[in-house]
Amino acid sequence: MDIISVGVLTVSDRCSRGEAQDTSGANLREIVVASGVIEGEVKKYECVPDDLMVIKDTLIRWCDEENLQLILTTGGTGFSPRDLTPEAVKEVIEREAPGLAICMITQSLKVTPLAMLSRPVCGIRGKSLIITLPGSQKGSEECLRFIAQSIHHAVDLINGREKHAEETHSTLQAEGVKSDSFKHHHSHHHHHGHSHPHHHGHGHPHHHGHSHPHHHALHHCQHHSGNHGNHQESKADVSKISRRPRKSIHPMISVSQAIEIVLKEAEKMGTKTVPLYSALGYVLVEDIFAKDPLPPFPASIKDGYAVIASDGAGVRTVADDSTAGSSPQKSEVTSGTCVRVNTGAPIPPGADAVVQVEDTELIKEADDGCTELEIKILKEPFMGQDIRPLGCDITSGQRVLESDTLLGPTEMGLLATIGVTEVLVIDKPTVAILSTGNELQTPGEPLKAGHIRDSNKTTLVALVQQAGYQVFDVGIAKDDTSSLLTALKSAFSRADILVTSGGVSMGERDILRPVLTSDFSATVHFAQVFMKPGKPTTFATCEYEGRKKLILGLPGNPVSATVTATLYVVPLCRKMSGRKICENTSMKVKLSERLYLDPRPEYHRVFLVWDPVSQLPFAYSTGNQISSRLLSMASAQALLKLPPATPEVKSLPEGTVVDALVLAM
Ligand SMILES: Nc1nc2c(c(=O)[nH]1)N[C@H]1C(S)=C(S)[C@@H](COP(=O)(O)OP(=O)(O)OC[C@H]3O[C@@H](n4cnc5c(N)ncnc54)[C@H](O)[C@@H]3O)O[C@H]1N2
Ligand code: MOO
Ligand SMILES: [Mg+2]
Repeated sequence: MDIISVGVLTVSDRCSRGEAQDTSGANLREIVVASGVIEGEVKKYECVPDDLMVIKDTLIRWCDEENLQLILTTGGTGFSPRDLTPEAVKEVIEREAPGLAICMITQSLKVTPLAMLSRPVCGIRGKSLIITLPGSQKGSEECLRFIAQSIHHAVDLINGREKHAEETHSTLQAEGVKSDSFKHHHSHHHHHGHSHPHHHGHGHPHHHGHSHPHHHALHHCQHHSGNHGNHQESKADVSKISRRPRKSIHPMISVSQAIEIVLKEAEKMGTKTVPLYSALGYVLVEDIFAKDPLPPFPASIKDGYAVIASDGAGVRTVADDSTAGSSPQKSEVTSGTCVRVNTGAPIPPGADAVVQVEDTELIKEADDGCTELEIKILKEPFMGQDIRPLGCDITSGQRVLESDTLLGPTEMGLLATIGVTEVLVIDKPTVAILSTGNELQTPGEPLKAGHIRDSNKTTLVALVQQAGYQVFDVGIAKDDTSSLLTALKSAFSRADILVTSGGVSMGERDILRPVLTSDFSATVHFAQVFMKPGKPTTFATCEYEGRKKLILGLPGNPVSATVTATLYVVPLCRKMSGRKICENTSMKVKLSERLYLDPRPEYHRVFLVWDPVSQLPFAYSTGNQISSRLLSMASAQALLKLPPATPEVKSLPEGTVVDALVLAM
């Protein structure tokens, strides 16, 4: 049996502030190592606050960089508002393992009914198993013991070690389900009150035919895939700092050239079938035809009376009523009679016009006022008046949506109305988002000297999600080649597109390009764009495990990252998902004040005010446009496309009409 690499993560505001002792985490560490509940080595042990982002980032790091095989969290699984560990774990795992959680809950319920109020989540990310244990020392140890016996088996399966798995499987089968049995030491050193229901009963000495003959064939596949040692060596040599080029070796290209290159490299994804409810934002790859007409019966357009038009104006007997949803075959309208109808209700047989209630008068009612007996039509009706004929909106067999159509809310409604519940579409690309920089911290951690909080990941994740694409948060990589290499591999194994921020300019720590080219033989298509902000924007492609990966290395400055994500990442996603229109919409706007021009074409952030007199909206600058100042992008509705300054034109006066990219309205 291999020693499992374990991480113990205590989630507690108080412990992380040093206001309380982390007895649970310390105990888990102790029992894992000392008492061999799990044959593991605790490689990581940290205490973090109840902060979704911090928990997530730590878990991602432990899975993707440290390659821990088992991560035990303790704390934050309850019902108080700050209990967020399960939510963090859910966002990080790729596959859920509900059996482990159910086991912990069922067994804990035998100890205390309070177990009902625990919300454990277990699951797998890459080759790591994550298990959330309760916060108390007693509870966390109990729960770990409940599931301890299956952990080695689980880790073997996750790592594709079929031989081990087979052996363990047999042992487990033979032992039967013993709620708190574990390899070496039973719970002799429990200091607490409850004793566990020990039911060592149901041994299964026979295997019930659960043999796995196919496992033999997989013998040679046992690779002990470097999962304990986790340092991955990059081939990139960035040590010769003094010899690095002092000017970019990449030519400076224009924004339109850059967009063209990105879109040219973007290949349409394959097709798949999606259910109607998740079809938003996909592009159809089939024509869709209606199988029945809408309305499926002649329907009233008004609330009124169905009549025979040739009866003209005058008194009618009210024979019946027809409300929306009632049977179309109800009662026939004969000469001199009418049927009260509602909007959307079937027109009764015999009627050929509807008279709205406003054009009628009551002549006679029943004594109780509940029934109309006679009414008078004030205006002579014409044939077909206020009736939607059968198939008026959609005819039977009509092509309702064409292949290549983007499915928005209305298109989805159309599918619903014709009863189509799944459609063939072009798949959407997935996007991994990575921040880089030794200076970066997750937002919830106390700020260390020389550090800043990572804002780019939050912005970029939201931006890509808002555009309708699935994202994978792959954490923060340090500015060293090995950390970056690990993060890039993790990203490539998950997503089609990788969006990074930072590390693409001229500093000796700007190492994205060397690692991409040395370790992944990536092609760098461009690395300098004539724009402000966003000059060092880098675009590369490579092949990873037989699939093409597209990498947008965005500059680290928060505004640069946000603007370039808007300009390049979103159109790239659109192109890959088969959309015809990929680029952002432009419009003309009028400057509300004089603006000074930059030597580079500038994407000046503005908000817009509609002027009822003028034909065009007025653009108001969001203030200081330095590319670190994220506030200049906040609430911006458009990006002005200002031309570069020339010796002749250094500014544009108030009232100048300029092109702008529409951000949001
Ligand atoms: N000698 C030169 N220096 C620089 C040039 C140049 O052409 N020659 N270009 C400048 C321009 S323009 C930009 S934009 C930046 C781009 O820098 P990098 O992409 O290499 O990014 P970093 O150096 O890693 O960081 C830049 C800046 O942004 C902050 N940052 C980074 N990541 C984040 C994040 N996730 N959240 C918040 N803030 C972040 C970082 O701390 C730096 O302040 O290079 C200029 N230099
Ligand atoms: O291009 Mo950088 O993005 O100016 O700040
Ligand atoms: Mg830099």
